[in-house]
Amino acid sequence: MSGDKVIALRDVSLTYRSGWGRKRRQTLAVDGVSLTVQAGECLGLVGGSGSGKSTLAQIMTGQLAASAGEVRLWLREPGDAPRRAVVAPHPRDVAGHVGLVFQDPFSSFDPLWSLRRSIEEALMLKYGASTDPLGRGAHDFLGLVGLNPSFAARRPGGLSGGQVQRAAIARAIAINPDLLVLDEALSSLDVSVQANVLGLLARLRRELDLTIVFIGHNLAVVGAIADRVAVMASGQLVEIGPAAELYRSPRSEYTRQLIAAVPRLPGREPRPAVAGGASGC
Ligand SMILES: Nc1ncnc2c1ncn2[C@@H]1O[C@H](COP(=O)(O)OP(=O)(O)OP(=O)(O)O)[C@@H](O)[C@H]1O
Repeated sequence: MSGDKVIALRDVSLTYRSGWGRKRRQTLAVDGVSLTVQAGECLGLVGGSGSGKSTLAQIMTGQLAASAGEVRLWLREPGDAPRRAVVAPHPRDVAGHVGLVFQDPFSSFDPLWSLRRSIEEALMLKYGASTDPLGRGAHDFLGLVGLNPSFAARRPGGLSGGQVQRAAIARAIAINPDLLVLDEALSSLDVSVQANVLGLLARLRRELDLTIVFIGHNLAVVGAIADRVAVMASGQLVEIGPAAELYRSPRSEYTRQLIAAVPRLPGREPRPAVAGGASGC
């Protein structure tokens, strides 16, 4: 980790407003959250359904504007220029700087486009060319995520969920993102494929020095890759700390309950080992 900050949230809240007249509703989805993410860090974000994780991710990536508080991102500039601070980021500020991977890999691709075209589209948007400044194109990024480069010609429909999720990761890292946000990216995959993709992410993180926000509801999966884990409940940050410490001695009752809910085998730690290799899945 370089020690540079990539994101700082200060007392951030977001209220959704929906409906009209007597059916008008307000939901305080994120309630006074403060946290920072350092360059090269992987921050895990866990919490039950509806705890505000996805909303917080959308605030961090400029897709939703906070109702209160301050959101600050530090984005890399070309060459050796110092990072540029952006307050209350707008999607146009983060375009080409933030890679996003969502739960359903198929919905994030155009079903009619080949993987090559989808990855080249991302490269064109960032660099105005179908390769990055190092000359790497779609084949190279597919290779980096352990997919045979011949997959470039294929459409997502003919691939498994795990393969398409790898392709989504390839597209996200092709732009050399300042921040990679994975929102429940493993949740739709079966357990052995999850372990493979987790191993892939751990490897890419080391090789590419990625800064990651990894969102999930399974504390075991999140704890297997995250340096620090933030626990959310009812829109609030109930606890944040180094992953191992949070497992050993959780401070909040809610975190204790989340840990207790992690399935474990007799005599085994609940924290799964990250799978090393990354073959096709
Ligand atoms: N577009 C929206 N309009 C109104 N309320 C919303 C909207 N999106 C989310 N919410 C509400 O905001 C709260 C937080 O939702 P959010 O999706 O951020 O939680 P989450 O922790 O990501 O949940 P999950 O794990 O189920 O995806 C929930 O009460 C949800 O119903």
